[in-house]
Amino acid sequence: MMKLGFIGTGNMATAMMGGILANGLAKADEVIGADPSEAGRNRVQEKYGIHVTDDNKTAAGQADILVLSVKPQFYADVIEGIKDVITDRHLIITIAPGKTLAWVEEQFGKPVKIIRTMPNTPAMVGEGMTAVCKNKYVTEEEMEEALKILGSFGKAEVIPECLMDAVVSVSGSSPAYVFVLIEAMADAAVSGGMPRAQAYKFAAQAVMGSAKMVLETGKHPAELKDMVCSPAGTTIEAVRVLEERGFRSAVIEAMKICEEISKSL
Ligand SMILES: NC(=O)C1=CN([C@@H]2O[C@H](COP(=O)(O)OP(=O)(O)OC[C@H]3O[C@@H](n4cnc5c(N)ncnc54)[C@H](OP(=O)(O)O)[C@@H]3O)[C@@H](O)[C@H]2O)C=CC1
Ligand SMILES: O=C(O)[C@@H]1CCC=N1
Repeated sequence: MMKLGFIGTGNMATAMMGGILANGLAKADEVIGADPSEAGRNRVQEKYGIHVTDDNKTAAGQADILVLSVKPQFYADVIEGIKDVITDRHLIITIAPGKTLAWVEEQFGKPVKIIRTMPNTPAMVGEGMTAVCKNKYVTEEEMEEALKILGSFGKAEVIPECLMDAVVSVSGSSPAYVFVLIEAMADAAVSGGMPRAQAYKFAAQAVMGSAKMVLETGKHPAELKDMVCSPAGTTIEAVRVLEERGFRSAVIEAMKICEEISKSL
């Protein structure tokens, strides 16, 4: 059985581990997480019963598949610290924005199997969306294995590497915009008299249902919008105000900045 390692046991690693363990793609005993933070280590150990260490090299040495789940700013140092124990047995999975396959390979300074991904936090509830691409050393069989693992916490799809920065914007970071939208919708409902907890539930369920309609009906989002807008009704007036306030362009401009920052990391 393959051993799975995580360098960094923060938000994203925790989310990924949850799906992997729940779907039996690895047993807790076959997973090791390294993190300098004791609180971080304790959290995943208590939650999942996996092995933990404060030494990245130990985790890297034991793992066959190794996820680099630290912030992009730490990538260079982390790779420098583990590269001596990385062999052709290892499959490295990256999850950081901006870090290209070529850049990661250069940091290792030798041929290394690398799969570059961009997951998102809905992985925590099994509804992640992960984009995946690989370098030339990864075989199709290894890619299939990685897709099984990445698919255990949501959807995983192979994309050309040139789309990765757009992916950061459309699915990596986008849960944050949606949470802002849900919070704003709930604020309005509270202002209309609804208790706050109930307002979050109504707003979130409406967002989830709308997303499901896009995914399951195959209809254009504009057609689905038109189905909600009755003539002289309530919705079209709300849409009018959103357009007047630049809702669409605010979303697009925010996402373009997100993409630019990703490219610059
Ligand atoms: N959160 C998200 O929505 C998404 C994040 N990502 C990417 O995933 C990666 C991890 O992000 P996220 O989980 O949110 O970040 P977190 O800060 O939650 O987790 C990172 C963990 O790594 C630890 N750490 C710091 N330095 C080292 C080191 N040298 N060796 C080992 N561990 C270290 C941190 O400890 P300490 O806290 O003590 O510094 C922390 O526990 C980033 O590259 C991010 O861009 C990708 C998609 C979505
Ligand atoms: O904000 C970030 O940089 C990371 C990448 C995608 C989501 N969170």
